[in-house]
Amino acid sequence: MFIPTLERQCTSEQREKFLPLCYDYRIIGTYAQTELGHGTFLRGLETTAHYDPNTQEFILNSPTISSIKWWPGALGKTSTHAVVLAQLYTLGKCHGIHPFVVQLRSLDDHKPLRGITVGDIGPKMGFGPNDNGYLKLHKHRIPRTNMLMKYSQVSPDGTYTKPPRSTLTYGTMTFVRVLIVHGSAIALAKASTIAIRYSAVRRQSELRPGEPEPQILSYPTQQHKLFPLLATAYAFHFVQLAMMKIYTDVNDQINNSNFSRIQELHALSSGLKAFTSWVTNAGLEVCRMSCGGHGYSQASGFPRLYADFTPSCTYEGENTVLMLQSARYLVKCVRDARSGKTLPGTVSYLSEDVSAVHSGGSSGRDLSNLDFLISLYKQRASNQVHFASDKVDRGISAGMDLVGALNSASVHLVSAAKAHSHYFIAKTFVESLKLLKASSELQNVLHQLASVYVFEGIAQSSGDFIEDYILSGSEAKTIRQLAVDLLPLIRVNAVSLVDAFSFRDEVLQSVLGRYDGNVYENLFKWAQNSPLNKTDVHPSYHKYLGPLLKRNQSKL
Ligand SMILES: CC/C=C\C/C=C\C/C=C\C/C=C\C/C=C\C/C=C\CCCCC(=O)SCCNC(=O)CCNC(=O)[C@H](O)C(C)(C)COP(=O)(O)OP(=O)(O)OC[C@H]1O[C@@H](n2cnc3c(N)ncnc32)[C@H](O)[C@@H]1OP(=O)(O)O
Ligand SMILES: Cc1cc2nc3c(=O)[nH]c(=O)nc-3n(C[C@H](O)[C@H](O)[C@H](O)COP(=O)(O)OP(=O)(O)OC[C@H]3O[C@@H](n4cnc5c(N)ncnc54)[C@H](O)[C@@H]3O)c2cc1C
Repeated sequence: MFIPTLERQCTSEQREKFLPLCYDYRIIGTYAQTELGHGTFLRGLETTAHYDPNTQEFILNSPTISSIKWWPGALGKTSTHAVVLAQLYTLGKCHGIHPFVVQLRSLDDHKPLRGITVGDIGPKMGFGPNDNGYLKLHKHRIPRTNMLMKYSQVSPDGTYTKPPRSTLTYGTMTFVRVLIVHGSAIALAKASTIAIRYSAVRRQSELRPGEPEPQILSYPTQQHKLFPLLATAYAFHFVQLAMMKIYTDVNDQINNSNFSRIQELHALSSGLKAFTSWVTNAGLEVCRMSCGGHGYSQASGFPRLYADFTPSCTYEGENTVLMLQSARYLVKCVRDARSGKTLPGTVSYLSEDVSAVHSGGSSGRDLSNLDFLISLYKQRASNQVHFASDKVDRGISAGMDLVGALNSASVHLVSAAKAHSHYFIAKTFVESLKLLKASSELQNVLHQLASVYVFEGIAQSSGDFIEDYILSGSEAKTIRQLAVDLLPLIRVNAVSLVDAFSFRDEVLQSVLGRYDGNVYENLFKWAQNSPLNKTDVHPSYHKYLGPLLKRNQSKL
């Protein structure tokens, strides 16, 4: 995050000064924004940067215990520099959060500089090798030119020039949220690879006396656990491509001072980061548990994969907060649509009349047609967004202010943002396959994946579709069955579909997911390397177990 921030927030002179040092690994930096007391509420950050016109320096301080920077990756022991987000004060006025480059450690002996107290925050659930750290600043001075001044400036006499948009400071977070969508796709693809390969190797139970034990991948319940997740990994792959394209386009516009789509990008990246990381987080556990006891072994790769992925739901914007950010924009779009304004691409459906036609019993509608089903996802999203928006309006009519009305409707706002993200993902998956140049055989296999993703997505949220009369109960049941009927067809290509992710064994780090499927021999070999097996009799025997046993044996 250090380098992307410099690339996005530096003037050209600052780029020339800082970026070569980063690219050549002459300095190593981190992004120090979160504090002990604040991670989400950025306007509440307490670190201060007071401008001293006499020396043309900023004086940085951590004025309270809660203002100590806390969590930044590699801050504890590795980074020589940091981008520090601090409240800017100049000529007696506070101008809000701004980014400053701060050197933390000497480039000669790596010792912390004067006014800098840094250290590691201690063991975490995962990311063991990463020294997430703390930073306490005490009257630490930096040159005026260390404030990143692409968008806002402080002149030598202390005069402040404000940015065209205050939220341009938040650009790096948007970029990383887009990466996290990619990270979700990768993590779910890894977990699917491990679970499906192992399920092809593992044989268990005797269905009928005398018959060989079947591969557990042959059980419909195992397929129902894993194949929708496999399809989701493919869906997220195409979504991250689409998300990155939108990000790149909007970022190019921003670089040309066109800020018209910055809100749409913030809303979409926030919703997709939250949606994909939540779904992946839950999916990793389903994959682990589908591997039985061996899934719980470190040898499986799942414990580390989960422990390292799960903070994706928290960092770079806690998921609930980001869903609320997305929903806040959607509510604004409903208002704009109602006042006749044209809405941008990813939200234009909110101005369409997608009112559901009650399907009744036998609707005769083609429930296996993906384009038709995507229109139902659209209906669901539109209904949820309009419902939440109306709830906000009712709150205001009841005398609440906008903040109060948004807060009171927040549970429904999160549901609306989830439905919006889900519609975007399902639509993008189906549309991406139409554009894919692939053999008819491959198209057929990918269509099966898109179908099971779309069917299962409705099955798992059928309440939304039934409550709004988008589907009847019997139609929902039919779609649920369509998903189950696809499973044996996907079974045929399941191992090939995970092999297609092409994870090398060294990257997958899983004995269960080995490409050669030679699991048992390698599990036994892996166990031999356990530290506890260095000696046949563990030293602790002589200190504890031996004396205990001998003492009790003498009583026999
Ligand atoms: C470099 C790698 C290259 C290649 C990698 C290749 C492939 C990737 C594959 C795998 C990678 C794996 C993983 C992903 C990669 C990296 C992940 C690893 C590590 C990540 C470490 C995490 C680091 C951090 O956590 S940094 C700290 C993150 N902190 C946050 O996100 C804070 C969250 N909180 C907020 O953002 C705030 O709540 C808020 C700013 C959203 C709201 O603040 P506030 O209370 O002020 O109020 P509002 O009134 O709601 O908002 C004010 C208005 O501002 C608008 N807004 C807010 N944010 C933005 C934004 N970002 N952009 C645009 N606009 C924004 C908001 O909409 C309001 O506008 P309005 O018009 O007034 O409504
Ligand atoms: C592994 C890891 C790496 C990290 N790396 C970095 C880094 O490199 N740099 C950095 O600056 N930070 C980093 N962070 C910090 C991270 O960005 C914050 O933890 C994150 O932004 C969440 O903020 P918080 O911890 O204050 O959670 P909080 O906001 O306190 O969240 C706690 C709960 O409060 C709820 N909540 C908060 N606000 C609202 C609201 N307005 N409405 C409804 N509910 C709300 C949340 O939904 C959540 O359930 C990292 C964190 C982790 C775990």
